[in-house]
Amino acid sequence: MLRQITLIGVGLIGGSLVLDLKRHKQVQTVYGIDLDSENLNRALERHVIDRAFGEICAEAISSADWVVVATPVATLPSICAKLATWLPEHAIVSDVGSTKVSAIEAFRQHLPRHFARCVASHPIAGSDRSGALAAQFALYQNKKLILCPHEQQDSACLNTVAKLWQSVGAHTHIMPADEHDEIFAAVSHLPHLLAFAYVHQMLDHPKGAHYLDFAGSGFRDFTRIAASNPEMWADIMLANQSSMLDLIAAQQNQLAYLSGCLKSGNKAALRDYFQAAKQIREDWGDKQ
Ligand SMILES: NC(=O)c1ccc[n+]([C@@H]2O[C@H](COP(=O)([O-])OP(=O)(O)OC[C@H]3O[C@@H](n4cnc5c(N)ncnc54)[C@H](O)[C@@H]3O)[C@@H](O)[C@H]2O)c1
Ligand SMILES: O=C(O)C(=O)C[C@]1(C(=O)O)C=C[C@@H](O)C=C1
Repeated sequence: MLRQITLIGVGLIGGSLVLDLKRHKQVQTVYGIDLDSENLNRALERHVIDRAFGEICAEAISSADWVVVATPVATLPSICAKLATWLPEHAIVSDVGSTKVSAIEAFRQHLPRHFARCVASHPIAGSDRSGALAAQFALYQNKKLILCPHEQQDSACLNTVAKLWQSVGAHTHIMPADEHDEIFAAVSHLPHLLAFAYVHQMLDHPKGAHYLDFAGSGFRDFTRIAASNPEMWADIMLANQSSMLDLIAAQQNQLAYLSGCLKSGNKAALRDYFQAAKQIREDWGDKQ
């Protein structure tokens, strides 16, 4: 059992992790650091954390066995820089961010002496909700957890982090950070970008607000993720910029093809296109 975890960013992802680690008796005490004092109060009330700090300081860090950073990805470099002063030698540092090349670069640059003990990880679970109130038990049960070891990785630290995630029900997978970022650009970041873009189309439409009064479950299902945390998603898109630009160009080709089919009234082409997509989506659903 770990004696102390310090969680930086007490929100949906980090809060859900520590709730389950406590429940499964993997940790004795959790210290939480967050910029939002109201959020820290809610986290204390809900027993997500045992002590709260408004900033990174010696008291919060110097006795930690595992420091988990669960803030928007662009904050990781400055957080690592602040951590460096107080991090005990034996501590492991992890992040949970949605982009992994950027995480490893932050560790390498700002925690050079501790780099081997920094483990980049990413749970493939979450929602459009944010903050300590959104933290929930069993979020990671039967969900994937990606670990991206780097070239100086301490394998014992990697194993420890893998075991901790497994203890909350996650299935761990290992892959290089660049492969991770390419995959999640396609299956996570692009869908979010398209959901935001589609909702914007309604926003920009002169009668969009009126139309939305009549939106049903198709709109609800397609746009749920457009209600996600804007700060977090702006960071993710920028950290995965070149993959996103490639994917936007590829999406424009798809839309151009559909335009062509519509202009020429080509029903067979449209039906075949929809059928192929339906098949892929159904096969994916069967495998979940
Ligand atoms: N939401 C998801 O579905 C999901 C899934 C997997 C991974 N992630 C990743 O997990 C991380 C956290 O996401 P979340 O959904 O838990 O967000 P969240 O908004 O629920 O929680 C983030 C918390 O970090 C705090 N914070 C922000 N900047 C900070 C700073 N500099 N120092 C201390 N605290 C700070 C915020 O006040 C907030 O309470 C992100 O990097 C995201 O990419 C999110
Ligand atoms: O369920 C959601 O709302 C999510 O967006 C979760 C989701 C995803 O795209 O699947 C979002 C970002 C992550 O990094 C991992 C998971």
